[in-house]
Amino acid sequence: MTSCGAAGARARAPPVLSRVIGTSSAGGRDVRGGSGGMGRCGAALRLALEGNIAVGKSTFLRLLGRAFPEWRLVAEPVAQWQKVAAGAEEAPGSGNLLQRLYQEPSRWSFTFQTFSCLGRLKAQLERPAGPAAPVRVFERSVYSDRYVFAKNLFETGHLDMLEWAIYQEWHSFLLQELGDRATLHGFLYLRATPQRCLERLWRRARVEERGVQLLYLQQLHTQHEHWLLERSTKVHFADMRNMPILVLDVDGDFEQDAAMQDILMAQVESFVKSLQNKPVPPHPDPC
Ligand SMILES: Nc1ncnc2c1ncn2[C@@H]1O[C@H](COP(=O)(O)OP(=O)(O)OP(=O)(O)O)[C@@H](O)[C@H]1O
Ligand SMILES: Nc1nc(=O)c2ncn([C@H]3C[C@H](O)[C@@H](CO)O3)c2[nH]1
Repeated sequence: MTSCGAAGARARAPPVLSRVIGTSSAGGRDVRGGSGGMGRCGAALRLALEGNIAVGKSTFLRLLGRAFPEWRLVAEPVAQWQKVAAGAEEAPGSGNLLQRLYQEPSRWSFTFQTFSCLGRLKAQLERPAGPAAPVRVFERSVYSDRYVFAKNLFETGHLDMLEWAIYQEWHSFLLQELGDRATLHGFLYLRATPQRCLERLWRRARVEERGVQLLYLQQLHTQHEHWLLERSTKVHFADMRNMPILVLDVDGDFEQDAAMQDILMAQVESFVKSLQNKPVPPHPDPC
């Protein structure tokens, strides 16, 4: 396994398909350039790691943890969804919201999106004890909750018009009220074909996902592409419109490929530096 010497990898490695969207400091350029000091007076940078089901986010998070041990990495709370406390004492398995969602999406989608979004919000707002990490990376976000999953469930008829309207109303209200506290500074978008994601999903073999079809992964892929690549999804938060996005092609198998891992980590490092050097936003975090 790699030592993830990101800086070393920059010198020798061939470029990997990646691009930065939406940042004036790095936009459209090769992101492997790197840069100097901090432009955000040390305030933590908050990033979300986005991508289709089984594209490799947890795997990527582990690589980030090895390469940047001082960062705080927040995994998606799948285990919580599999055992919701309130349902756990009834019949075995009854507290498994993920299973219910996949078995009966029209019945459970609204419940699921309410619970998942609440959890994501709590994670984004959490102020962990101890020394502040310079960078926090969340596996998915309140934004993918809405602009990928909930939107897709509405468009495929599993959330009805009323549920979708209610979800959007509290989502917009909460995020507008929370303002900077819930703001992110950039996205890392892991991108692979839906077919590749399906292969990985089968390999991982999570019981609840046994019925997941290629079509569902294609739909989610399209939602990600519209939201993060084409930016054609209508978003409701001004700071989201020009949010810097690092798009990383992870279609290739890098699990056993130390050189490829180093390149990916170097690209993330360079992206982060470009964000840290950006002028401090009008309403910065307190430092
Ligand atoms: N680049 C890769 N090449 C080959 N296999 C990979 C790669 N990345 C991840 N995998 C494998 O694919 C499976 C899914 O990966 P992982 O659990 O990291 O996906 P995920 O994006 O976190 O999934 P979810 O959307 O469900 O949270 C795992 O078995 C993992 O070992
Ligand atoms: N409907 C729905 N909304 C979400 O916000 C969401 N986030 C994750 N998931 C599903 C995908 C994986 O099976 C599993 C782990 O990522 O959970 C979601 N499903």
